[in-house]
Amino acid sequence: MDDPVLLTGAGGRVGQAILDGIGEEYDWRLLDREPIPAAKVPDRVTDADQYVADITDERAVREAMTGVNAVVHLAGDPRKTAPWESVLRNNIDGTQVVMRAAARAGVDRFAFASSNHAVGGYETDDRTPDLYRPDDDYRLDGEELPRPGNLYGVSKATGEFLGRYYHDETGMSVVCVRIGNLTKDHPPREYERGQAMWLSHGDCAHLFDRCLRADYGFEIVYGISDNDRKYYSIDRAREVLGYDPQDNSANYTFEGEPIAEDPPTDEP
Ligand SMILES: NC(=O)C1=CN([C@@H]2O[C@H](COP(=O)(O)OP(=O)(O)OC[C@H]3O[C@@H](n4cnc5c(N)ncnc54)[C@H](O)[C@@H]3O)[C@@H](O)[C@H]2O)C=CC1
Ligand SMILES: O=C1O[C@H](COP(=O)(O)O)[C@@H](O)[C@H](O)[C@H]1O
Repeated sequence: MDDPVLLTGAGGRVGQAILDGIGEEYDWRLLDREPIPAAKVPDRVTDADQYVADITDERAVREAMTGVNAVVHLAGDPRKTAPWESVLRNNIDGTQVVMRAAARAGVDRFAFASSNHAVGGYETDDRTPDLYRPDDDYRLDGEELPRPGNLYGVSKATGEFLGRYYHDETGMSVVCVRIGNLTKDHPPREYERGQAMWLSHGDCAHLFDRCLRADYGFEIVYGISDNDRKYYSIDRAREVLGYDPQDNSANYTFEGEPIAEDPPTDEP
């Protein structure tokens, strides 16, 4: 892809997982309100392609958006305990600024980092903890209404509605990825819920790569690895985006250690 891809929140955990995996495959334009240390910036990204700006700064976002063909929008407050003032500013207002600028600039594809917390309210007392276990067949598939479990989740559901609106108004392709629990090198340790929604770094980079290449209109998909434990379906991500995850929390112990594969044997 030749046209630049704007990555907001590039210095954070998800941004770094994406750049570690596909940092050499796109002409990135990186935006974060904090300067990104040089070691975290792909070699081919020049200083001119790095923007230190707040996403609520309309002028700065418009400037960063010039000539951009696709956006991966991650910047925001990721805390599930974040107060309303913060999610209102960083997650709702900021997302509206970025989406509007993208729509006005004629961006083709827009991937929005939504969250499992947009649907946390489905984890009711009568469903949990069975929901987190491999033999439970309850699935959310992205067709259900949002049911946030906290104000952070409300802000992510609102970002999805903004995506729906800008898609309908302008035709910009928008995919909202309800990211599970991104953890590097191993699933979250001793945490059933986290292991059911683990997203490995490799699968994260691959998923956003597919968001930048696939053809879609408006989509809500779940961003988790191919875990045996799961209550989010990844069928839609597979069908529409061509997502083909390689990791599974079942390949690790509950404590997060890799389970050794049986060595090959000549015995019949
Ligand atoms: N890490 C995870 O497992 C999950 C993350 N997400 C979402 O993915 C996105 C990225 O999350 P993480 O990388 O984990 O968070 P992070 O806190 O590591 O990274 C967020 C980045 O955005 C920047 N940022 C925050 N507010 C900004 C603003 N107003 N203007 C410009 N830059 C701003 C921060 O400086 C930071 O570098 C967030 O929107 C979060 O809600 C969703 C579900 C799970
Ligand atoms: O949206 C997010 O979700 C993940 C997983 O949630 P948790 O309740 O299992 O911790 C969280 O780690 C991340 O910080 C947040 O942005």
